[in-house]
Amino acid sequence: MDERAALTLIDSWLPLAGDDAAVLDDLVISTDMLHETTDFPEGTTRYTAGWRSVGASLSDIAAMGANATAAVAVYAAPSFEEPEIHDFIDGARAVCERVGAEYVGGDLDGHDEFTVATTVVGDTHEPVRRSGASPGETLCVTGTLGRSGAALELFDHEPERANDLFQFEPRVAAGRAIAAHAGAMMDSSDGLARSLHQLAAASDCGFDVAGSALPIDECVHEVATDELDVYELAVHFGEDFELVFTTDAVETVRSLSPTPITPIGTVTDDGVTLDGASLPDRGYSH
Ligand SMILES: Nc1ncnc2c1ncn2[C@@H]1O[C@H](COP(=O)(O)OP(=O)(O)OP(=O)(O)O)[C@@H](O)[C@H]1O
Ligand SMILES: Cc1ncc(C[n+]2csc(CCOP(=O)(O)O)c2C)c(N)n1
Ligand SMILES: [Mg+2]
Ligand SMILES: [Mg+2]
Ligand SMILES: [Mg+2]
Repeated sequence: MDERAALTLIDSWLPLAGDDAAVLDDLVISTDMLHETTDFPEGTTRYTAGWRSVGASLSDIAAMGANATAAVAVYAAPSFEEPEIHDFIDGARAVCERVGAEYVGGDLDGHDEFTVATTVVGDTHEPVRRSGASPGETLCVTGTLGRSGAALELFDHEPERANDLFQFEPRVAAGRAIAAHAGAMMDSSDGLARSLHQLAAASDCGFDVAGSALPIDECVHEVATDELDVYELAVHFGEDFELVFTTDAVETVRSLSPTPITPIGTVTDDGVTLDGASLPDRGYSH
């Protein structure tokens, strides 16, 4: 069974699962695990690893339109070296600070492969779920697409720049601004294409995306090749950690959000298309 099939099963077993984070009354909670071989390319600093792993969970809190309150992380490695743990905690604290949350603790574990598990809690009175999109709404995305895909290509030759690109900003403030005006929302951790298929399934709708409207990051054009084209990096690769949402108040959310918001298409009755042609459900899968 692949990851998606397993998630579909879990979704049918657990009434509170199935969204970016679970919501209980006003409490919002999410957890994630990242591994050296699948998540941290060679050259990723411990600072970036701390930032990115805690950031991934903060992004799931943002995707509910919630405030992020606190984060904890498990740091598992073959050995505990002072500079490495220090850098990791600095990165974890920095990403929390960026979104007004606090890094409050965690756990250490001995493990052959460097592995990080994170948990973040937040709060909201008005969670935005994946299931609330309606045909006719505008489809929007925060920030730019493709930074992580481009970064992965840069680790060999420009590791410092790749680390910078890998330190994304979780869109908590934008999510708060969007919350009151969104139909549905999620983060694009598995890429825009797969996110749209997930939103479409949860909301029983479709999407038509305008390719020319996509806010593709400048660095994507720099690293794209014939084999690894711009759409592959910006639409399918994943780990953008941008918010993908639907709204009928584009100008309002644009005026409220500290992060740029780009309308990229419309909510339709069914099917996910890019410039009218079917957009395959291809993205990252564990
Ligand atoms: N082992 C598990 N036990 C219970 N629920 C799970 C488990 N794994 C995943 N889920 C639930 O399935 C849903 C989808 O999980 P997934 O991690 O793919 O979402 P996500 O956090 O948006 O993705 P990403 O990890 O790429 O950010 C979530 O609601 C999650 O709580
Ligand atoms: C070494 C290395 N290889 C590949 C990738 C790309 N990658 C890893 S996980 C993921 C999607 C979201 O994962 P999750 O569902 O766990 O949040 C993507 C696009 C990487 N970062 N490092
Ligand atoms: Mg998510
Ligand atoms: Mg997650
Ligand atoms: Mg995922």
